[in-house]
Amino acid sequence: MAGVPLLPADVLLSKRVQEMVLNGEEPPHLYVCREGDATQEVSSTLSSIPIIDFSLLSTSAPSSKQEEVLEQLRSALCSWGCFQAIGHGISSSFLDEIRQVAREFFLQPTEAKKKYAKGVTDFEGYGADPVPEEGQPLDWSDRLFLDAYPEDRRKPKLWPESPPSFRDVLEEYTVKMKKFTEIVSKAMAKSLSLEENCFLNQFGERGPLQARFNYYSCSERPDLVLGLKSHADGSGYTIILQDDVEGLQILKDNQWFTVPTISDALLVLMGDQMEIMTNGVFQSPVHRVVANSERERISVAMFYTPEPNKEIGPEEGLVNEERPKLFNKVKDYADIHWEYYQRGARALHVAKF
Ligand SMILES: O=C(O)CCC(=O)C(=O)O
Ligand SMILES: [Fe+2]
Repeated sequence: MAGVPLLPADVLLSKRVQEMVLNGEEPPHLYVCREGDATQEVSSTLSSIPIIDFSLLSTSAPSSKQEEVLEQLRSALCSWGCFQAIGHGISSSFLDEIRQVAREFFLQPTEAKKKYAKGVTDFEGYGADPVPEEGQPLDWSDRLFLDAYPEDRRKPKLWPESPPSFRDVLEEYTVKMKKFTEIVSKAMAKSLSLEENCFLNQFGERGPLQARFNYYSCSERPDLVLGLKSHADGSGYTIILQDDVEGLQILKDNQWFTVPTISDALLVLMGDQMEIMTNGVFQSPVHRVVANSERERISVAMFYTPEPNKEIGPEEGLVNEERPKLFNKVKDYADIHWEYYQRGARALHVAKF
């Protein structure tokens, strides 16, 4: 476009996507990343992300049923690297509350949100991801990123005071997520016939939980931008709460599959570190968020990561003649992952044996 200056990424990132949309601005050049691939086929009918009912894993369920569900879990994580958890014991009214405080936070005037604003190179706070390497596209979304567990890692100044219940709701969600990670980590271990605490021991008791509230504004050009560029997570695993607007897609067998919205479900998605700990048995799937021209979308991602400075590696029980060791031990993998992510690349090869 003649006359429109091509602003550098750090200048663009100091401005919120939500504001650009409210002002009716076209996506600036660095957000444009899709010309050509927008017609890539998206499958949602042939097969779909597996749904796992955790209530059937409770000790009161018949053991044959528990075995059956563990097998479904193992199979889901081997082929998809993710599943939708239902029957997890977190009430739908509470899930609505966390969605609601997230929505209320983002719908406040810019001035109110600026109190929690991050600099363009910071991680935590309200804004966008730190400035990526030159040539990398920017995401058509805004976010609020907060350390949530352990408590002594929190930066209270960045925890919104409005809406007034935000802090209490996030605090309660964190407690529930901590319990949920214990249940999921044990179930995953059992599904692989491993000692049930093996993954929890690798994460460590102080394995961090980090909350990322994502706000995907509408875009008049969903064919040009992505809400979140395609990537695999650097976490151990990530628990995603969606609202009722679709947008998240998982890459499987070179096809994108849209994750259906199920109001009570939590999507559990393997990050690279679970792929390492399972010696490649569970997949860390590539995923992305497409933009929507009609409705904005909100999601809350909780990243669960091993303790800083703690070495993790393939479980010995998953290394044998048929499946030789694929990965070395690594520590602080999330940092290595981040460096590659900023260049638009995957980092898993760095951990290869
Ligand atoms: O918004 C979503 O549904 C996915 C978010 C995600 O993949 C991430 O934050 O890493
Ligand atoms: Fe992700």
